[in-house]
This record gives sequence, structure tokens and C-alpha cells, in this order.
Amino acid sequence: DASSSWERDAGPRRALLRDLVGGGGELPDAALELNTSTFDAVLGRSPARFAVVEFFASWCPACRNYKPHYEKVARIFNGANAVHPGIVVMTRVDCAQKMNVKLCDRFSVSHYPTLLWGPPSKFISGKWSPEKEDSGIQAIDNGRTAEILLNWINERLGRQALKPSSFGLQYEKFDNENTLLHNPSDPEQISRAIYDVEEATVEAFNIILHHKMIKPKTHAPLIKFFQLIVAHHPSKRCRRGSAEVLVNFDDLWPLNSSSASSKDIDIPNENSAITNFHICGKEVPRGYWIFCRRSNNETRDFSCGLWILLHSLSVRVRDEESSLAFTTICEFIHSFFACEECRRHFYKMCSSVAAPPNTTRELALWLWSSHNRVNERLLKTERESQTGDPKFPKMAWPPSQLCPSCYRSSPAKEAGVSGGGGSGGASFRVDWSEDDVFSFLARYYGATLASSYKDDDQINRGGGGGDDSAGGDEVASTGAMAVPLGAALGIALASCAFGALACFWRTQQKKRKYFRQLHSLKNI
Ligand SMILES: Cc1cc2nc3c(=O)[nH]c(=O)nc-3n(C[C@H](O)[C@H](O)[C@H](O)COP(=O)(O)OP(=O)(O)OC[C@H]3O[C@@H](n4cnc5c(N)ncnc54)[C@H](O)[C@@H]3O)c2cc1C
Repeated sequence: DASSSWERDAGPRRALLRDLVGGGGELPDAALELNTSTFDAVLGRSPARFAVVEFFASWCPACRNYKPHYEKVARIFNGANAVHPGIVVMTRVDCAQKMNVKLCDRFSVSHYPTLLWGPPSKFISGKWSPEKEDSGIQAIDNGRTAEILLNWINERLGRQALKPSSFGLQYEKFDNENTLLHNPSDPEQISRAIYDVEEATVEAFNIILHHKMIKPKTHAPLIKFFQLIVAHHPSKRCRRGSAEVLVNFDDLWPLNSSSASSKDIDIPNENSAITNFHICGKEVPRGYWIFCRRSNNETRDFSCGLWILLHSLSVRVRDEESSLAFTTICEFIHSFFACEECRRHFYKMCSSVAAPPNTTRELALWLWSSHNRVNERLLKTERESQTGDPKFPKMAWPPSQLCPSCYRSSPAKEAGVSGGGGSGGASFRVDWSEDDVFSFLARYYGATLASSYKDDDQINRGGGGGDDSAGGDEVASTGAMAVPLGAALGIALASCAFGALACFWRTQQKKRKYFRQLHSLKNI
């Protein structure tokens, strides 16, 4: 029968697979990492009857935490030491790599990680979309843990009578390593985090474009987020660059009423107008992570920078803007943070709020406590899977070294060193003094974050050059801003009200439409 023939052929399959993965098959990872140029060839040569492809993004923290689970299953089927080689080939594709963007598009990857299952031949030059049932490829809707994924695979193979019995996991014991350093953030460094905030802003925008995330239903959340960053981004060149994109938004991504809710909005191609817009200016640093720099290869940077961007926005909005800023941040993360677990959890936290924040203080504290809840959850996950950055363990934040007065009582269990634990709500069972926390956040993500921007920009990058340099400009976004974008926009921005900016933008769009109509009438 099918299962015994699989066992009989295990030897040749093993040899073939070893060949396939190269040399002695001693790969650091059991799952095969594929890219655009190897995808079809490797799957085409695979002796396996089925393939699993994990589409992930190297910046996606949830994908990193998922990797040990996926690897556990991959080790059963792939590689020289596989117990059941050649039945299923387990692969992964990094969609964050530019060269793989088209490949990921072919399989309609809209969140990470996405797991697809099917015969290898169906993947070769194949396509998949959630609406197409007949492609021979199927989404693995729940493969959250190694156990669940293996059960799913067992079930599929059982249907095909392709397995001798259910494959089991051989669990490795994870050391509960307790050697993470207690390393609270250096207060001096936060002023340099503004470069990371710029880089995260650019990265977020690139991801949105590359993943064609601008659709009829995400149009409004993106416009609102642009309005928020035009008014309150801590970096002047990001405020200026995003204002230019915002003013041209309707031309770049026209919302055709006939495309209503389902069709994609056409993504501008490489040669189109969008390449003329630089959301944070032309000189924005790339790959320069300072504050968010990782100590090993797997963590931090973009997601760390994104948090800091959100915190820096939260302390800059005005009381009367806080409710709108809250929904804007929630909708932005929900629509555009392609880390599936992250956006789901974050949205849950947004939805569980009884009433939106009414003041800057409420908004900043809500974001801070939500971040601490994420820290608390991840502290446990990262310890179990050893996927955290050992130099930057998750902790109840701010640690007492940064803000002693934030702690009402002695922070015995602070900083996650003791395991944090705690079931109850925000933040590691710390008795916080919220007034002090707010003052600290306002200082830390407000003035301190922007404090050395000017000097650093001039000294470290020779001023960045030209208009895009943040160099001789005032940095703080709150209060009056003068962005040289023409009188009308200048007036709207000078009022620096994010709500007013929304009104202005609508008026501006109407005016543009009116002039366009006038122009076409003249042509007639
Ligand atoms: C909105 C959002 C939701 C996320 N959800 C998930 C998830 O569900 N699962 C997952 O695996 N990953 C999630 N992540 C990623 C995760 O939170 C971290 O960003 C990632 O693990 C990198 O951690 P880090 O050590 O750089 O510190 P980060 O948590 O990224 O924090 C960056 C910096 O912010 C400061 N900070 C820390 N805590 C606070 C706080 N409470 N308030 C203010 N400042 C603080 C510290 O200086 C820290 O270095 C999410 C990220 C974002 C932006």
C-alpha cells in the first residue's frame, strides 16, 4: 500500500533530498529558504509529494517567534537527519526581500506568516488567491504551533493514505536560560532614536507600496495616518515629505467609485510619480538603526522603530486630537502592519477600550500600557522559544533606572528579570505612578527624542544636503510649524491641528477636482 511504498523508498528519497539541499545536508535550518530564482527549480526537483511554503518577512517579530515551531516540523521531513524524509518538503520565502516581492504577490500574501500547502508541481509557475479554490494549493489556516501544524499535515496525509501512522514531534528540551542581561535603555540614546523613527516611517511606507496594501478599504486609514504624521511626526523632513505625498494622494491613488470595495487600487509602478516622493526626504538613512539596533541577527529594528514612532506621536497630539489620533493609530496598525499576530492583538487592545482617550495623557498612557502588555506576553514567548534579543529582554517599562519616580513602591519584580509574570492587566504587577509615567513619556518621547537631531544630522551626515536635511530646522512638531509647501498648506499646518489638517485636505482635494473638471470643460 501507499504507506509501505513510502517507507521502502525512504533511502532514495533521503539521498535525493540530501542532494537537493546540498552537500551533506548539514543546513543550519531544516526548512529550505527559497527565493525567486530558486523557487521553481527546487520545488521542481523535490521528490516530496507535498510542499509547505511559509511566506514570512524577516522583520516580522511574530514570524521570528514562529520559526522554532516551523523548524520543529521541518526537521521531521527535511534534511539528512529527517525521520521521515521526502514526504513533505518544508520551505520558506522571505517576502521582505525585494527580489521576492513578485513571488509573494503571485500567492496573494497579505500577512505574515502565511502557510500554503500543495503538491510541489502546483507551486511551480503557480498562483494562489483565497478566492481560487481550484489551484491545487491550500492555505493552512491554523499552523500556530508545531503540534497544530503537524496535526494539520497528518490529517491531510491521512486523507491521501500517505502516512504509515501519525508523525510525532520529537520534542527538544528548551533550556530555560536565565542569562538575559538586565539592560535598561540608555537615556542618552533616545535622542538618536529619531533616526530609527525616520527609518521605520520609510520602511512602513515601502512595505505598504510593495505589498499593494492601498485598497479602497484602506484608503481612509492611510490618509488619516498621513495627516497625523504631517502634523506630529518628530522629524521635520518626514513631516515635509509626508505632506507632499498627502497633497498628491488622490492623484497617486485615485479612489475610483466604480472600484468600490473589492478591487485593488492600481499600485504605481517603479517609473511612476510615486518615485518622486520621498516620505522623509532623499537623505533618510537606511540600515542605520541606532537605538533599535539588534545585538543578533533576528530581532528589533523595524518593529522597535514603529513603536517609537507611535509613542512619539502620542505625546505630541493635543488633547482635542487624542481621540482621532487613537483611532488613526489603531486603524493604521490593523490595516498596514503585516505581522498578523501583532495587528490582531493590537486591534483587540484597541477594541477593548471602553471610551477613546480624551486627552494626550490618556492616549500616551494607553499606548504605554498596551506596549507593556505586549512586552509581558513576549517575555514569556521569547524565553520559551529563545527568540528574543538577549541584550534587550522584554521588561516592565520604564525600568526604575530610567524613571525611579514612576514606581510607587519598590520595583522588586520589575524589568522582567524575575519573570515578570502576572496575570492582571497592564504591566508586570508594578504599582505605577501614572502621573510620573506620563511626565516621563512626554519628556522622553517629546523633547529628549528630538534634542540632538540638529547637531547629529549636521555632524554625522554632513548636514544631509539640500532641502531634505533636517539640519538648520526646528524639530519639535508641536507648536507652530513652518513647512514651506505653499501658503495654503502652510496656514493649515501652522495651526498644527491634526483635525484641521483633515478638513484642509478634503478642501484641497475638492479644489483639485474642480480645477480638473474646469480644465476638461475648457478642452471641450
Ligand atoms: C503595534 C505593535 C504590536 C506588536 N505586537 C506584537 C505581537 O503581538 N507579537 C510579537 O511577537 N511582536 C509584536 N510586536 C513586536 C514587538 O513588540 C517588538 O517590537 C519586537 O519584539 C522588538 O522588541 P524590542 O526589544 O526592540 O523592543 P520594543 O518592544 O520594540 O520597544 C522599543 C523600545 O521602546 C521602549 N519601550 C519598551 N516598552 C515600552 C512601553 N511600554 N512604553 C513606551 N516605550 C517602551 C524601549 O526603549 C524599547 O527599546 C509588535 C510591535 C508593534 C509596533
